[in-house]
Amino acid sequence: MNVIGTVGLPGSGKGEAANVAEEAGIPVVVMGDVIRAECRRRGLDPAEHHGRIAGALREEEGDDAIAARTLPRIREAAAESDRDTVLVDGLRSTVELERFREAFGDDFTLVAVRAPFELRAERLDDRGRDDSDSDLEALRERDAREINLGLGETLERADASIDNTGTLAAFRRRVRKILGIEDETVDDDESDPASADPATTDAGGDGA
Ligand SMILES: Nc1ncnc2c1ncn2[C@@H]1O[C@H](COP(=O)(O)OP(=O)(O)OP(=O)(O)O)[C@@H](O)[C@H]1O
Repeated sequence: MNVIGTVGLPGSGKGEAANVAEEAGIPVVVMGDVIRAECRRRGLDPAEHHGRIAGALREEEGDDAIAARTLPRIREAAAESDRDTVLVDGLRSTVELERFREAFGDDFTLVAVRAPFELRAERLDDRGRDDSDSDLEALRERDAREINLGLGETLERADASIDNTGTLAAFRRRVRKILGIEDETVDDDESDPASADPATTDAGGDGA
């Protein structure tokens, strides 16, 4: 089994990477679902209490609590699927990275998704999933909180990196390459120079 984890700041494109996997029939395990499930178990609204419960879980069960609770979900998803790959959306710290490395060894690959602040702000504004998506100050705070948790260091330790600074089609192509999905379709932006780069060789961008 190949387990591919993604790490990236808010709005970098992790959700889009997960969409690409899902469309190709690759199971996706979202780490945040563990927290949402725990909120519901405690009778709390995940939309309001997500951050607090994530913190509580780490305090009560250790810094690797969310990764530990994600492990059985990954194994279940793999068992139910006829695919050899599972995508795990949303690592946040090196402790989580180490937990996955310990569990899956060389079968675990961490992929960093990077885009600069302004581009993420613009895309989140367009996404407009909630009010904070359009709030620059809120994004700055979210970035700082994530980096504080260890996201910056986790990004640096990724095995591969995708700079999501081009078109969505180019990004999706890079994701497909990393996931080992055969590309039968020809996207409509062949002129995008970013699409010519091999997906795994563009590490080191300053998008974080
Ligand atoms: N290359 C791109 N071109 C245009 N839009 C993009 C591109 N990549 C992502 N987007 C859009 O930007 C928005 C943010 O991307 P996405 O939801 O995948 O980010 P995320 O990393 O999952 O963010 P969060 O952690 O906040 O959920 C989405 O609306 C997505 O469709």
